[in-house]
Amino acid sequence: MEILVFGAGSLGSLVGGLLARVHDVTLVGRDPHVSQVRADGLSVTGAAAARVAPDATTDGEGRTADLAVVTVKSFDTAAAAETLATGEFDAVLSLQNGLTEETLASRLDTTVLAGTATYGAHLREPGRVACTGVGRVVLGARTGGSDPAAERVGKAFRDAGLRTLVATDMPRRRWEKLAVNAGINAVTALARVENGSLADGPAAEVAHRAARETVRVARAEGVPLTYRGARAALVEVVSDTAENRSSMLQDVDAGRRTEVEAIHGEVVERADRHGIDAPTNRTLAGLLRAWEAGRGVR
Ligand SMILES: NC(=O)C1=CN([C@@H]2O[C@H](COP(=O)(O)OP(=O)(O)OC[C@H]3O[C@@H](n4cnc5c(N)ncnc54)[C@H](O)[C@@H]3O)[C@@H](O)[C@H]2O)C=CC1
Ligand SMILES: CC(C)(CO)C(=O)C(=O)O
Repeated sequence: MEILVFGAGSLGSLVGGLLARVHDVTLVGRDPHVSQVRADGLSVTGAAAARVAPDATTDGEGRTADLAVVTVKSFDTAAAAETLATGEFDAVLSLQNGLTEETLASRLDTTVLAGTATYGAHLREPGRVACTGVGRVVLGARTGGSDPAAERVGKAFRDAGLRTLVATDMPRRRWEKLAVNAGINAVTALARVENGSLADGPAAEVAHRAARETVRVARAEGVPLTYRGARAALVEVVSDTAENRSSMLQDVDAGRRTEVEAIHGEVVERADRHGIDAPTNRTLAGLLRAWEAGRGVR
């Protein structure tokens, strides 16, 4: 399969690197990473390993491929969609956190599949990405049900050795992932701890409260998510990615803008709309916004 990975940072480089073991992959990213991959290939180390030589470019305009996998940060989704719209793809799959598929679908004239990823990834240096936890990719039709495009993409991912499930209940799974991220991301970023620190203790309690609020909002949106299910997912991801510094902690470490709005901001906004209390997410969002404002990255 010809696959374009749009947003070759941590997750995009990991997924793109693993896919490049059997598929024809092009990474769209930024320098110096792109130049390094072009000069010397991409090395994937850690829990999954590969040494591959995908194409790499900083120019995503006018590309064609069977599939585009979107792995930019949520706040770059609209710009990514505009660039992707200049090309041609049979399907576009988001593996981002947050509910970004709507933004892609409203701007693209092709099948947009929903996806979630619980692999842990960290771009250690240009040309080298670490897999810090083998999780799972789950993908399927954005609004639920089955879709032949999802089956093709799922097979392509599995052929490349990625743990992948094709699901018919993506609306529920996207919300379950949002609950997991609401539990893990801000807590690890603010407490400066790896995901495994949320297995028990004071941070775990905050994480479970944030996830529980997200479940309440999901249910108000008509999504059949149970707290029991979300709790089990949170516990599983914490364990599978215990060594990982979450994507939000990586942003804080690097002094970069975070996805606070797409995760905790989204939960609070929708909670307000439904007249639901979401004090833990509100507090976490407020603290991260304050941190971003102090760093001048808001
Ligand atoms: N890192 C992780 O372990 C995981 C990340 N995620 C989600 O995946 C998404 C990506 O996260 P990360 O990989 O950590 O972020 P990242 O910041 O490492 O990677 C995003 C990359 O996209 C590039 N980019 C953005 N716009 C671009 C453009 N127009 N042209 C070329 N390159 C462009 C950026 O330069 C950056 O390198 C986020 O939504 C995150 O929440 C989900 C699961 C795990
Ligand atoms: C799966 C998890 C929690 C891995 O850290 C993630 O989605 C992230 O870091 O954003």
